[in-house]
Amino acid sequence: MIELKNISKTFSSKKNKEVVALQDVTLHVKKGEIFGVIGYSGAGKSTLVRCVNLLEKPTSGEVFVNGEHLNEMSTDQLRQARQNIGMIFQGFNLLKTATVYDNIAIPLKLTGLAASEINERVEKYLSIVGLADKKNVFPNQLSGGQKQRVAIARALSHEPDVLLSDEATSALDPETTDSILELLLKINKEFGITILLITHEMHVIQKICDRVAVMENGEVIEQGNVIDIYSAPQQQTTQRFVSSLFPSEFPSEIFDDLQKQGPIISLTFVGTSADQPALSVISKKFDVHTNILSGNIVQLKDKPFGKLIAHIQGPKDETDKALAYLVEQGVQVSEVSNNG
Ligand SMILES: Nc1ncnc2c1ncn2[C@@H]1O[C@H](COP(=O)(O)OP(=O)(O)OP(=O)(O)O)[C@@H](O)[C@H]1O
Repeated sequence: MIELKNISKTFSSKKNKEVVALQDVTLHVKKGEIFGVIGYSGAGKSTLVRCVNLLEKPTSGEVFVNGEHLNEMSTDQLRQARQNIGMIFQGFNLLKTATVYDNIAIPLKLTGLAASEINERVEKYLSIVGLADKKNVFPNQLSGGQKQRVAIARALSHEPDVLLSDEATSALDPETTDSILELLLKINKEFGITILLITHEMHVIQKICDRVAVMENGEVIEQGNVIDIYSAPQQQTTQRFVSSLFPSEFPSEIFDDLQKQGPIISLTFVGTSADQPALSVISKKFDVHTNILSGNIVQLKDKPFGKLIAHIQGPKDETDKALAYLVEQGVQVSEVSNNG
């Protein structure tokens, strides 16, 4: 649905030196999926998402949306193609002097739709985002979450195939963030809209994304299914993002002491294995004692995912058998060799 091929973007101005914001980024977002791009500040996320609808023109590389090659379009063709690509922003971008109704109706008027169709769409999409009763109020009478709902209704009113989200929940408190993420999930499921979102929060990725790309210094350093990236992050930056959810650092003295008495292991649980009492079972089945050092279970989009750091104490042949048993039960086990 969205194909970015070898996209690079360099900002240059006479006063400042050149900034390379994107370097050879290739991404393929499939029809109907929710794809997240995560990275720290300055990684190039905003530039990337703005290249999808050519709000930012790449220095090189090609952009395809729904099979159409956007770089080769005339201004008119591009305006038309953008109708199919909705976008929501961290700052909502609502017209302060227009009512909620007009915030949605005015852009529709510009597309030449008949008044009756405009009215129908405004009512329909305001009701979908749960704000049917707010159509006559002004944006400054709304909460942040409600403003973002209006922005979502405005984007949906053009009935796009694709929705781009530029840090849409970053200005919202955790509860409001969750309600907006649930709304995005509903839109994706009910209308089949493909969503590309950028964020610096793992929570956003784990709650609604199917796949994720991690960006650093303008490059995509890792991408894959959310569950795979969470289970086995390859790059240091990805590991930092994942370990923010699963803290696993201990004072080195304690760590060294424990290691003398048996292995310290990291157990990764995916899906149903996340709710099995695996450690208590091995304590009963084998001559080992287990001690959980840290752990967390998070809910990914459609399955639970957990990570425990545990110490297994006992004779070597028993700890070996216990670890083999855990693997048999579908638990990913790896020995932790030093802190983390
Ligand atoms: N219009 C611009 N002119 C010059 N440099 C720019 C411009 N827009 C972005 N940059 C630079 O490009 C790099 C990537 O910026 P970008 O905003 O895409 O990153 P980001 O990952 O979205 O960061 P943040 O989360 O802080 O918004 C940064 O070094 C930024 O300063």
